[in-house]
Amino acid sequence: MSDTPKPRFAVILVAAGRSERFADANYKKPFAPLCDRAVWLHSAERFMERDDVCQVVVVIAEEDREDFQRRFGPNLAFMSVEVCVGGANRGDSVRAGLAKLTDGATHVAVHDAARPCVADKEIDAVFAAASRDGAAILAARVADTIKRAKAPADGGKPSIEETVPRDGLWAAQTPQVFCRKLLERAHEAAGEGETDDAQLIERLGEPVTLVEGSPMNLKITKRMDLKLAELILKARPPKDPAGGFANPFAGDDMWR
Ligand SMILES: Nc1ccn([C@@H]2O[C@H](COP(=O)(O)OP(=O)(O)OP(=O)(O)O)[C@@H](O)[C@H]2O)c(=O)n1
Ligand SMILES: C[C@](O)(CO)[C@H](O)COP(=O)(O)O
Repeated sequence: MSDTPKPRFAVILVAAGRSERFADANYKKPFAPLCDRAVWLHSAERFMERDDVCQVVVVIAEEDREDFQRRFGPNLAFMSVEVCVGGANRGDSVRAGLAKLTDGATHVAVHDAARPCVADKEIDAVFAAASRDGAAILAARVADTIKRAKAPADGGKPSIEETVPRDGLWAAQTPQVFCRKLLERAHEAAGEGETDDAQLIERLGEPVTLVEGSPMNLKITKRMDLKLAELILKARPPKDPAGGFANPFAGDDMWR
């Protein structure tokens, strides 16, 4: 019988960005409606129902706090989701979430609230990898040929500078999952420009395992991504219904 304590995961759901590329007059992307619920709620629900998750903290912008509380406050209490205010860049928001964590977590998962289509099986895999290796992220192998654009002259149309060798290129996703002490140590040495947490771990010279995810774990960045996310969620088979009748997709891991 192993006496190694089971890993306990705290989840930091970052939702404090400015949504500039989403460019919607009514909503920032984490709060936009998607299949009758806010984007961030879809992301939160992937973690809240897990037995190995001990805490979920959603990180929002100061300017959104009042509206967020008004719209979601009643739900938050029974969802056992905590809220804190993020900062000017993504790393500030992650550090605000770290400061909110209680003692129970051995590992921390940082997830973009703007990635509502992550599948349970993908979370299982990246959680297991991080428990084994100390740091792991979901990522998708780059399938397209990658071009680097020339810096266009003002108003000039973009054109190709070079083709970037594709071998070994992966597109990072989230959740990005780390041994808590390692992530806290990495953020003590953080700069300004990091666009993900794995970069901080790499800077320490520590390995980060790549766990192959799906392109369906897309990050909602522009408005058209919302439509894609809707198609993905609607195509996802419901969990085995209470009635227990056979689910035609039950064996199809791609969706779960
Ligand atoms: N200071 C920031 C910046 C980003 N994020 C979060 O990190 C995730 C990924 O960031 P991104 O897609 O870049 O969101 P925005 O920064 O809002 O997008 P934009 O660059 O278009 O403004 C999002 O859930 C976003 O809310 C955050 O919590 N705090
Ligand atoms: C963390 C991330 O989703 C991995 O691809 C990405 O770096 C977030 O970048 P953004 O500019 O904050 O969307």
